[in-house]
Amino acid sequence: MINLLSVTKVYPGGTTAVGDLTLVVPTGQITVLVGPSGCGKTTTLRMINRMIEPTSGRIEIDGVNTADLEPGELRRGIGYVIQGGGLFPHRTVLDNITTVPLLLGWDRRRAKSVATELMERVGLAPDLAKRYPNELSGGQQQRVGVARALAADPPVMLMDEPFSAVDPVVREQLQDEFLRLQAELGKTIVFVTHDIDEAIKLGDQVAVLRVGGALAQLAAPADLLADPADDFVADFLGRDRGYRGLGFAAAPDLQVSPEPVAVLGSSADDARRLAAGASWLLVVDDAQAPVGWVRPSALTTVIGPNDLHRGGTVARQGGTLRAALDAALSAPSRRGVLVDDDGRLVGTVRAADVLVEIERDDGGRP
Ligand SMILES: Nc1ncnc2c1ncn2[C@@H]1O[C@H](COP(=O)(O)OP(=O)(O)OP(=O)(O)O)[C@@H](O)[C@H]1O
Repeated sequence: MINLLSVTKVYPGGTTAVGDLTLVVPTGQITVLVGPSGCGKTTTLRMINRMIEPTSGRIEIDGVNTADLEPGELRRGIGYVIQGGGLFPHRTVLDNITTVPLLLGWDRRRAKSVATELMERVGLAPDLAKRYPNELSGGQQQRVGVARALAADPPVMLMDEPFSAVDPVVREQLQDEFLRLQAELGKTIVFVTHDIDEAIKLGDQVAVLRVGGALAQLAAPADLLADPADDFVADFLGRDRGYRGLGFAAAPDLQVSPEPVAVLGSSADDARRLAAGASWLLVVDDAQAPVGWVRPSALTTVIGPNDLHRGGTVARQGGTLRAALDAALSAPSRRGVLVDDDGRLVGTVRAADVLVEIERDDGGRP
């Protein structure tokens, strides 16, 4: 557990970057610091590993005052990841990852074997080991940055906008993989972002800061969306809070209806017969995985890939109310497709059935 106790940082020149911040970062969880530009997120993060010294207040890690530790010793237990990876440009990927283990005196063979294993864990192909950072994509550089921070297996990780330098698609992949990795590793993580959606997706708890580095609200993402502490937090969270909150509401009891399907490649006549007059028919592949909807009346010969309307999203059975509602709203038939964990069709749900569940579930809130 990391404890920030009345921590303040006033820079020379008089800017109060962080003001009297008290915050508990629980062990094994992701705490996200989020807030507008200049609200002291980076300053707070760097005070934890003493790259910046607080003006007043105290930071403890597992009850030990960090001011009593030698900074080098403190940092050996703390991985640090920054935007773009912050890699050494003249060292190969492998040498970047093994930097800290070698500094710690590990023998080369052990450092190399840990680095190779970590590359696989963060999704880097082994043949990238010999490349230099400028020979990698932004997403790959970021992965190397994460692997390097994890190399000495530190219990604490500080991450400063680690996924901000990549495009939205890669960013989402990195976020998903990061969550998967954290489920295995259970590090104590402080994660800085200015992106509230990223904060809500990644945080076990989210600390919203105001300019001046004061804590506006500390809450789990669902609670933040449901009950912002004040106008500042509500504005910062932005629109669609109710809808986004459904992303945290499980949908176990949805009324699922059986859905007639045609297999890709079926004849137009079969499709029309199966549809029994309905204007849209769901198409699955040989493994019963949904591939899209067709209008049976518009088919000429057999159902081919070009006949498919692919606009509908697919929700996992037992997933969230948000995913189920989105599946219903995005399907041209208005019947939302549900699949099992293997991607096979389970049935469909209507938006009205999702709404019944939403109204039944008051979220336990007063
Ligand atoms: N070395 C410094 N000297 C003086 N002022 C500084 C210094 N570093 C940061 N500041 C100021 O402290 C405040 C907080 O900066 P900090 O970088 O911690 O904010 P941030 O929330 O991480 O911002 P951003 O999201 O824009 O990166 C800002 O007003 C900034 O200008």
